[in-house]
Order: sequence, then structure tokens, then C-alpha cells
Amino acid sequence: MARIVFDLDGTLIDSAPDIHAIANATLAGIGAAPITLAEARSFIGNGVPTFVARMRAARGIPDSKQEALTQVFLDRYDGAHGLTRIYPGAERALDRLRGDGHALGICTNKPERPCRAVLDHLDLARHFDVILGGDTLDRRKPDPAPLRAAFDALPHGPCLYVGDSDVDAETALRADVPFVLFTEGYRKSAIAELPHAVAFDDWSAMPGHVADLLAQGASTG
Ligand SMILES: O=C(O)COP(=O)(O)O
Ligand SMILES: [Mg+2]
Repeated sequence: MARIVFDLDGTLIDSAPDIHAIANATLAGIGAAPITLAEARSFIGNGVPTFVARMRAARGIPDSKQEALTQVFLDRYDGAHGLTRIYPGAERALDRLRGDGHALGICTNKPERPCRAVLDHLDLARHFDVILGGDTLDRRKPDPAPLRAAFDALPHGPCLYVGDSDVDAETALRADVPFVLFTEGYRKSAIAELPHAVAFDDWSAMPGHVADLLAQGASTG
């Protein structure tokens, strides 16, 4: 039985529309022009402070506004799940993986409170034995510490990390665990440029890939 840890935004859920909406509400609060959904998607992956810094840079907003904008953004984040959708097939895949006896966890750069709020809203929290957000520890991905902490909280077994982004690929590499890449999320690089043990674009095929990987022994205990 394996320990399988998942990224959240762009991996299990398409949350960019909600993040886009709170970004634009935050910008509107200071009379700044909105960003596009494509821009919002491209700013996701390194946590809220980096998202806000990228958003400011895109609209020429000075560094002096970083802290205040981050606070406004965070204040809106807990309730930001009305536009978020689970990727087709992802919930069945989680059911199947749990049915196969694997222990599941979350390691995301989304702050822990909005992470737990959206998982509760979508009734996904019950699948996970450990949840680490971007602010749970004092370091976030691509630092491997949160991913290692997630694996440490699960019963011993081979480890896999499932994510969608360049940040996730780097985190897995630095934590020395095989990376399973979901190709339909918010990655910036080409698939071939991201180190991965296996890539998939359809969640219904994902548990089969996991079974194959584990059978090959391409995982660490
Ligand atoms: O909040 C972010 O920037 C990204 O979140 P993720 O780690 O779940 O992709
Ligand atoms: Mg992601």
C-alpha cells in the first residue's frame, strides 16, 4: 500500500475562476484594472504572496501595496469556491485509490484555511489523512519540507506525488519521490521539460498508472 499525496489547484480542482474573481475584486478595491483568467492561471502555483506580487507586476502596482493587497486577497479566499470544479473523474479516482488501500494526503501552496474550506465544500476532505497548506509550515513548495511532512504523517509505504505544475515537479525531485504529472492544469513548461515518472490527462486512467508504477517498483519507501 502506498502513500499518495496530491497537489490541489490545477490537479484535483479547477479553482482558477474563483482565484481570478478574488484577484479582480482585490484590484477593483484600489481602482486598478482587472487581470484575465489566463493571467490568473499563470500566476497560480507558488502561493498567495507570489500570486499577489505577479498580479501587481502585471498592473504596475508598487511593492508598497503588497501587504495590504495580500490581506484583502486572503480575507476573500475562504469563501472563494462557487466557481471551482473537481476535474472530471478525479473523485472516482480518489475512491478507487482508497479502495485499493492507499493512504492519501494533500500538499498544496493554497493557504490551509481556504484549502480546507474548498475541500469541505466539494465533500473531498474525507479522502485525505493529512492536509498541508502553503502556510502550514514556515516553508512552502518547491521547498520539499511540506511534502516530506505529508508523507511522514501517513503510514509507511512507497511514496508518490501527484501535481500539475513546474513547482510540483521540482518539489518531488527535491523530496526524491516519483512525480505523477496531470497535464491539464496550470503548468508553464512543456511536459517533456518536467521530470516525471508518468503523465496523464484523464483522471479515469490515473489509478491504473499508479498500479503500474507501483508494480514496477518505481517508488521509494
Ligand atoms: O496557491 C497556489 O499558488 C497554488 O496552489 P497548488 O499548490 O494547489 O497548485
Ligand atoms: Mg497546482
